[in-house]
Amino acid sequence: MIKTLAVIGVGLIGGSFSRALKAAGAVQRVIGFDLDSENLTEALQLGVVDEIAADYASAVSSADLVFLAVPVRAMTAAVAACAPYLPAGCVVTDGGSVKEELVAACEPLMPEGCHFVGGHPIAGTEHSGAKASFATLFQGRRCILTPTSRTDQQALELVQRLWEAAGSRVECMEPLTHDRVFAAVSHLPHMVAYALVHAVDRSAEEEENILAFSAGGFRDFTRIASSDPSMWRDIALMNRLPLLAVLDRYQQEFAALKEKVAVGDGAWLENYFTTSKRLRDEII
Ligand SMILES: NC(=O)c1ccc[n+]([C@@H]2O[C@H](COP(=O)([O-])OP(=O)(O)OC[C@H]3O[C@@H](n4cnc5c(N)ncnc54)[C@H](O)[C@@H]3O)[C@@H](O)[C@H]2O)c1
Ligand SMILES: O=C(O)C(=O)C[C@]1(C(=O)O)C=C[C@@H](O)C=C1
Repeated sequence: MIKTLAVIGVGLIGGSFSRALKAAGAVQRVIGFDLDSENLTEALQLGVVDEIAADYASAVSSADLVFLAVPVRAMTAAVAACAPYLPAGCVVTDGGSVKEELVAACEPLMPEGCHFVGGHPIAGTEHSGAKASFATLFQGRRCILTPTSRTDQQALELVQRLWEAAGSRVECMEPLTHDRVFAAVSHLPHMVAYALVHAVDRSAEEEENILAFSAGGFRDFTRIASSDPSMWRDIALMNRLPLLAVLDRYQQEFAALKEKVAVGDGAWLENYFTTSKRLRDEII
């Protein structure tokens, strides 16, 4: 499908995209570049990429497609650093978790004849780095592409075909719609998980080492609080307004729940939990 893929940021997502396309026979050669040289060397040793580059220029100068998978607030500067070295016809795409600001900043950076397509695979784990990457991460998972009026149709089709080769179901969304949807179903749960760990830890001021007693419920709920802190700092800052809107809604729900516990309204609580169970069971 393509001859040379450059992956900028060879971590969980960049590494898994490379592995998936290599496994599907959709790419001949993958060149990786990462600011963390230890991670980059490990990516080469593990066969995640075929070659490693010393800088952005040598990573992208022979690429048909560039895939950026760095933290969202580093993305625009990384695209700008690659832009002067992109060969004519090159397609640039990303896997960042926030889209509107990023797509608006990256599209105008493309030199004549090169095209940017915003993307976001809806798959991940709480682990980071090339060593955490695996070829089947995107199998059966959604990938959202966020074309705009400036998007080149052929570039969009190429990126769609590559995600399909990686095993994903591709859907297109407006960048702002994307940010609102994922503020609710992805970014809010991460904020709640991070806060829950703090809340329980603070109860430990009264009881010795309370976290050590945690079992399935706490562990299932807070798995995602083990995710990379700098990645989630970037997502919270870049998707600030949509995230604040869902944090407000969450606070309202939580205040209502607290009130009903306080007054001992069992019927309300049972009804509330029944609705939650039905809604969650429907998506599993
Ligand atoms: N982890 C997830 O569940 C998940 C899911 C979907 C999308 N994403 C998005 O994918 C992107 C990457 O996330 P990840 O989980 O693979 O993180 P990761 O930490 O595993 O990998 C990111 C890599 O980028 C490198 N890097 C950072 N800044 C760089 C720069 N300026 N130039 C080159 N390399 C740089 C880091 O050294 C690191 O190796 C993020 O934008 C994230 O929002 C993550
Ligand atoms: O399963 C996980 O560990 C994830 O957090 C993956 C997850 C999510 O579902 O919220 C996290 C961030 C992404 O941008 C996409 C997917």
